[in-house]
Amino acid sequence: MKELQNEVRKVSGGKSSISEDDLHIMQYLKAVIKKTLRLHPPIPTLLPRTKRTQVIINAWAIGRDPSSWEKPEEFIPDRFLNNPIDFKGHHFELIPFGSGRRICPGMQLAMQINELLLANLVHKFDWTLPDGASEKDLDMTECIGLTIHKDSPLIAIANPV
Ligand code: HEM
Repeated sequence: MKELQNEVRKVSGGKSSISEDDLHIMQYLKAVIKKTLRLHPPIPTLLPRTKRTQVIINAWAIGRDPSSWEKPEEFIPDRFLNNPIDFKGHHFELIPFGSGRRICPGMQLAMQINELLLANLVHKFDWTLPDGASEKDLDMTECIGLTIHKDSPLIAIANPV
């Protein structure tokens, strides 16, 4: 969190909010989002498309495959810094938006919104957990369904900077 805030606040140069024009130089921010999409793809299994035979691609398991990722369960955004692996469907070890002709057409919009939102949330607030809890206490169990999300809601305290 500290590293992300340092980058965002440095790039903001004292401005009150982050705009889309600031995003392209925020490499650590992009790495954090890529890492989150690797471990927690919102659509865990891609949509089955084939005729007669059903092939289901498990993007969730691919993102945690130890033959592709060292220490796959760990949150290490740095592994995406200076790393060509992207989520645009050319690197099959990271396919949160699918791949090929039916790749998600909302990918660019989704990433712009994700980056802008996260950048502004960490720019304007310092974040803590209630009752002195630390990030190790967070229960990251996921609900399984067509889309996945945290089983228990995330409760965090936003402290305006
Ligand atoms: C983080 C956000 C998002 C994720 C992770 C995501 C992921 C996906 C995935 C995995 C697929 C299936 C691709 C495949 O089967 O190969 C898909 C399809 C699709 N997505 Fe997204 N999506 C996101 C946001 C959006 C947004 C913002 C829009 C629209 C504005 C959108 C519109 C669509 C549509 C229309 C399809 C169906 C495409 C087709 O069947 O040809 N998605 N998305």
